[in-house]
Parts: sequence; structure tokens; C-alpha cells
Amino acid sequence: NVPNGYNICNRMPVEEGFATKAIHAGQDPLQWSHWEVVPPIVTSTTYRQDGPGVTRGYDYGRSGNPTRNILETCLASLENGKYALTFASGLGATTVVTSLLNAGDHIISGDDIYGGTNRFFQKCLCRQSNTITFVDMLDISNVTSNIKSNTKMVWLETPTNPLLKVIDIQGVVQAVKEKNPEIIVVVDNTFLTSYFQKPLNLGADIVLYSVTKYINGHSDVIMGAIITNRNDLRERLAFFQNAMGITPSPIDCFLVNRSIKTLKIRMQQHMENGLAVARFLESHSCVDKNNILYNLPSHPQHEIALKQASGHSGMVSFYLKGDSNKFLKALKIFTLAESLGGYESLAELPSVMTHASVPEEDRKKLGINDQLIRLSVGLETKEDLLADLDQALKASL
Ligand SMILES: C=C(NCc1c(COP(=O)(O)O)cnc(C)c1O)C(=O)O
Repeated sequence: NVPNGYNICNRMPVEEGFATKAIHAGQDPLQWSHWEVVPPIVTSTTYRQDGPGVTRGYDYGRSGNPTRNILETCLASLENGKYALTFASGLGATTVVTSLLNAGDHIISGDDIYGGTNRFFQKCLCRQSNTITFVDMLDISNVTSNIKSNTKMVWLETPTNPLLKVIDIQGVVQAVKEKNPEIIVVVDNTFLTSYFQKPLNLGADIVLYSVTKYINGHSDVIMGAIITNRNDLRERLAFFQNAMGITPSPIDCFLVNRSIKTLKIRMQQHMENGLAVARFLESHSCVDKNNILYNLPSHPQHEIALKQASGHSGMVSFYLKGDSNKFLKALKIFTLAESLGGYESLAELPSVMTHASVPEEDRKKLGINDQLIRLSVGLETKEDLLADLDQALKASL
């Protein structure tokens, strides 16, 4: 049910069978003692042993948990990946992945990334004598020209948060691996999920998620995840997951495992509502029309998006002509709040909220100013969302 007028001619096709995998991968009832169709929540933190060190697969909740395992199996299956690991948060996943770096290693990151990730890179990672270079990855030569002998990782989001720049995953991977095949390419796929985009298929070594967002999609769990096909990386990351203790709770794993069952239909509705909002804003007199940041045909990287993704989510950013505070306070259905990807529509001011920790000069260079509004378009009735935006836009004048 792709919305009319949405260019699907040369779009990356949506994967057949995604919903079936989301419902059945890792869920076999025969694995449980009572053949439960819905996986049980195993909360026990410790397991009886037949003898010292002689276990039946589990010894301690941080080191392994049956409810976590079936979620990880399902996440890997949806990515067409071999291994998935889950963590206490998206930034927890970021912490574990960057633990692959040794002191003195260099990482190249996209310049437009989540503010908390930027903060972690600049305030935490740099304390471990890792160096970081932020580059505009729209020009892939910015990546390759910054590769040094100690460059060990390249990190990107696409679409980026909050400017929705679309980065050519395959182009970056090929250019980086040509220079140094040992460099690990990490793609944060939070904004599209594996339903719309599969970075592993495009050559990425690791795909990372704030599961908190679309994958859980109900704004009631904080969680992170990574998926990889590389045995060597999986072994090291699984060691860090346990040794660093950045693991999710079994109850959160149960909630996310349940949310995943509707991921496909939620992403389709987010796209339908997001496209309607983007088109509405594109023609609105209170909006700077040249700056609707969404994957409309007018988007500067629309062709790349068509090539590597089968759709776009509900993320829409735009520059407001009027007063941002008046606009945000006038909204009635959109809630002024941080985060994204839930069934509820949210609106925020990145310059003051999610990206306040990005150094001001960097925000200015990127264009993350007080006129930039970021929307997470939810699953409400489309007409209600448009009416809410219209009245709030008029109130901003
Ligand atoms: C909270 C917000 N972002 C979290 C986030 C994170 C961090 O995820 P947490 O689960 O919040 O730790 C990682 N990657 C991306 C692309 C993200 O957007 C936000 O943008 O409102």
C-alpha cells in the first residue's frame, strides 16, 4: 500500500517474507518445556548447575538469557545476518562497538549524527586517546582523504539525524575497503530499520540500532542492538556484552520481541503518514519550502535512497519561517518531546534538545539552528496530523 505518487519504479524492492520472519524466527514453541507459542519471560538471574561449571546452557543472567536469545535470533534473521547482540541502550551498543578500538586508533564519523553519539565520541571516546574526525559523507572523498594509518573504524547514519542526509552505504564501503580492507564500517540504521534498509547486504561490517526507536516502536523500552555476519567481530562483541555488563532486561527483551511482530505494518504506516506530512509541508506558506528534509523526489540524494532503501520512515525535518516555540507549543496531537519511532507523533527542536550537546560551531555549520524542527510522524489518522500541523504553523506567525 505504497502511497500514490511515491516513486517506486526503481526503488529497492521490499523484502518478501519479512513479516513471516518477524513472527516466527527464533520463536519455535518446541524449545520451551511446555511448548509455549509465545516465548516466556525468563527472569531468573542464576541457574542450578549439575556440578561446578556443569550447566544446561545458562549460568548467569548477564552472560546469557533465553528471552534475550530469541530476540537476538529474530533481529539477526530480519537483517539477513548471522549474529545479533542486544544491549541496555543504543549508546550502550555504541560503547561496546567502539570498544573494538585500541588506544590511539582513529575513527571517521559522519558529521550529522545523533547528538548523544556525537557527545560520546567527543567526551568519552576521546578520553581513551582515540581520535575522531567528523566529515560530510555526501562527498565520499571526504572519507577516503581522512583515512590514516591508524584509522580502524568508519561510522555513519543514513538517513542522518536530524538533517536526513542520505549517505551512499555501498559507495562508502567500497571506497574505504579499497584503501584499507581492515577498517570496520558501522552503519547506524535506526531511522529506517531492516524493513526498509539492510546495510549488511550493502557491505557494512556492523549494523547498529537504537532499538528504543522504530524496532520497539512503543516508546516504553530503552535498548540497543548490533547485527553482523563476521564471526571474529561477533566473538569480541559478545565478550564485551558480558564483560562490560551492558545487557538488556528479559522483560524489555520480551516487549521488543512482541513489538517486532508488527514492525512491517508500522513502518508502512509511518511511511504513508510521513510522506503525507512531507508533501503537506512542501506546499505550506509557513515553511521554507527548499528545506523539507524527507525522501521526496526533490531530496538531493533521492536517487541514492531509491538504490539502497525500499522506503522511508516517519522522520521529517523542516525549517520553519515563524517562531519555533510558538509552533511547538501550539501542537495538540504532536507531542513536544525527544526520541522518535513510536506510534505517537513527536516534535522537537534539535538545537535545544537532542543535539544541544553538539558544539555550537558544529551545529551552525550543519544548519541545526532554532528554525529546524524534527518530526517523528506516528500512526495517528493522517488528516488529524495535517490539521494539527496547519493550525500550529499558523500560530507560529
Ligand atoms: C533519543 C534520540 N536518539 C537516540 C539515538 C541513539 C541512542 O539510542 P538510545 O537508545 O537513546 O541510547 C543512537 N542512534 C540514533 C540514530 C539515535 O537517534 C533522538 O534523536 O531523539
